[in-house]
Amino acid sequence: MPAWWRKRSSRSKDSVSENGNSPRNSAIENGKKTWKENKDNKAKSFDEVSGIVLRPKQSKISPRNSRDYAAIGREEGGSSGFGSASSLGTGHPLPRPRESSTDHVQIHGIGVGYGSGSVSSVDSSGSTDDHAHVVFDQVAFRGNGDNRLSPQMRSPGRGLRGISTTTSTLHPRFSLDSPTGKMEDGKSEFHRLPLPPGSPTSPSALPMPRSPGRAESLCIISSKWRKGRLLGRGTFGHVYLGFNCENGQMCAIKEVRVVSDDQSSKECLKQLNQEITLLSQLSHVNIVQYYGSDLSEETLSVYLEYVSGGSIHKLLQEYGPFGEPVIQNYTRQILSGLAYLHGRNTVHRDIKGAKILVDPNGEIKLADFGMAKHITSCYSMLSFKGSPYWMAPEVVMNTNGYSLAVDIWSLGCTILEMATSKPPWSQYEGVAAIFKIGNSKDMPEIPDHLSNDAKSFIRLCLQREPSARPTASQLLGHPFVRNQTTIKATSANITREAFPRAFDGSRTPTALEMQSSRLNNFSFDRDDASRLSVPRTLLSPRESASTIASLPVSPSSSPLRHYGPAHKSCFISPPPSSYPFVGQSSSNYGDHLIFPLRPTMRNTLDPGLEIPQFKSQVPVRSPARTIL
Ligand SMILES: Nc1ncnc2c1ncn2[C@@H]1O[C@H](COP(=O)(O)OP(=O)(O)OP(=O)(O)O)[C@@H](O)[C@H]1O
Repeated sequence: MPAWWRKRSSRSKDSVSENGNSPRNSAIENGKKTWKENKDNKAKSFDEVSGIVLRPKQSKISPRNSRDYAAIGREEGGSSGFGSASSLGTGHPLPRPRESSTDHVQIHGIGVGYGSGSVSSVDSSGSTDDHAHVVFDQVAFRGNGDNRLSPQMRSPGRGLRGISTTTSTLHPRFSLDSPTGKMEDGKSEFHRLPLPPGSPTSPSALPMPRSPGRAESLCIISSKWRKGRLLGRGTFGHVYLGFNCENGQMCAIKEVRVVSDDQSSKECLKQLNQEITLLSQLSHVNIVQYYGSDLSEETLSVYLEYVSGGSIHKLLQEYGPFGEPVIQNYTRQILSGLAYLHGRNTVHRDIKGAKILVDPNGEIKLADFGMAKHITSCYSMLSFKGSPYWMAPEVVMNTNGYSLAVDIWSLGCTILEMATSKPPWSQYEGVAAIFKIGNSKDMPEIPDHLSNDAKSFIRLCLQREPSARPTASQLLGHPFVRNQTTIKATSANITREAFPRAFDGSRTPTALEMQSSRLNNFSFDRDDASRLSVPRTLLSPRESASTIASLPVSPSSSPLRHYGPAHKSCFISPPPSSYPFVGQSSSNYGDHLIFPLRPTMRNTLDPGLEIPQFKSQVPVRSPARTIL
């Protein structure tokens, strides 16, 4: 049992007794009673640690109470602030520990009630404070990772234990009551434990029984997965092949140890939590499908679609640079995934060959959303994340925040990677590369053998001014990736993919969405990328935002006023392992200076301090607010 867990668990116990007269309601009281009865129960307060969102199945909190607590939640942390997913009202889907199966708790996602904001975030400071919002039957509470729990936080943690009747090792958004895969509020999809898509016994094919035994049956399903061979190692853990001994299906199991009571463990959980939150909301053919997650005493397992072909990076290492038709094909699919992602105001932030998987049919799957982040409506992101060689200048400089356009830059870099087997700027050492990206007007070299269309496409992506870069949807109309005969259908489909709610008939698309979808059809000039700039009158939401971002704002309204350099984080992904570090060989796609601590590399750096020479040479721009 993790030491921190025990600590938190006992503190939680104390805190409940302190709140015996909590105004919560009878449900809480019932919960306390049950807690006493079950005090030997070893269930851990994972919710308090990682910000899991709990929603008792049968608690009866009056609407009045709900409103009150929601207000508290909003006041205390409803806007969880910078770097959170609060705008989406999404919660933390980390599952409860497997051992909590004796716990009578039903876990749901946050946001079902008041959408009070994110539960935790990998905040810009890299701080380990978890800002936990707990939804208790539409009641939002806030706690934090340092255990200074508010009264609102204490009670539900205890009360929940005795309240409801089912236990799930499933993803918390999973609703055992809904055979349709929707939450009861009809808003959120749940995520059953991993069954591969298309499986005859997959949740989509088989409505779950609504009998009292369904939780057990799900556990049985879960236990059918056997961990197989190691597929690869990432920053936070290992990825194994999963085999379903019942139906022969496979999945990828990303396994992370959560045993130690240390900073990196918490950080790791937060990062994974972020990845899970995002993944659980996504469903697209070009994005690795999330199946579910499972928390045991020592490990968190995330079940994902298995993509057997490996990453683009790996293919490049094995087979060398791709021919242009392959690059075109892959690029179109990456764009399709990005258009979908960006349509949800989510930026991947780490697009590069190592994060893009390929299945045996050549189908592309964007993977690893540990770096991805929703962009809140008010703030652009100021944190400093990504892989340096694929980083957009605005990310490197980190002056005004950045937005979806960073993925477009990284896509341009990835195309160069596919064409040459090397990342752009690879002739420079890490810091020098960052200097080149952030503080020069230089462009990476574009191989001569590429077609004019390819060159034009790459130049469009690699425009230093983010607002000048076309959106993913727009780029799908570029001749380099456009299928001339199916352009019309493609464009319409892409628009639907990017704005599914806008085009599924459930609501009328907004003017901005329609404007954006019209932009999908704007024509590209084949010959001159510089003439392809998007007319200002046809700005998509992102471009509009960028325009706003370019306007100086007063310091008092600047996010930087609240999130100064100390709050910027600098989580730089290392280059793939096959890109040697400086000093290891003549190739130097990495640099110890900028990849100091990995896998425990969660290093909070102020890019301004880290690379001060850049700052002094860059025109000082007023901090601005990006509104998307
Ligand atoms: N869904 C999957 N299907 C097949 N293999 C996978 C899948 N996900 C990951 N892998 C393999 O496992 C390896 C590790 O993946 P993981 O996402 O943990 O780390 P990463 O992509 O190397 O990035 P990071 O270190 O930043 O987390 C990948 O390089 C890939 O080879």
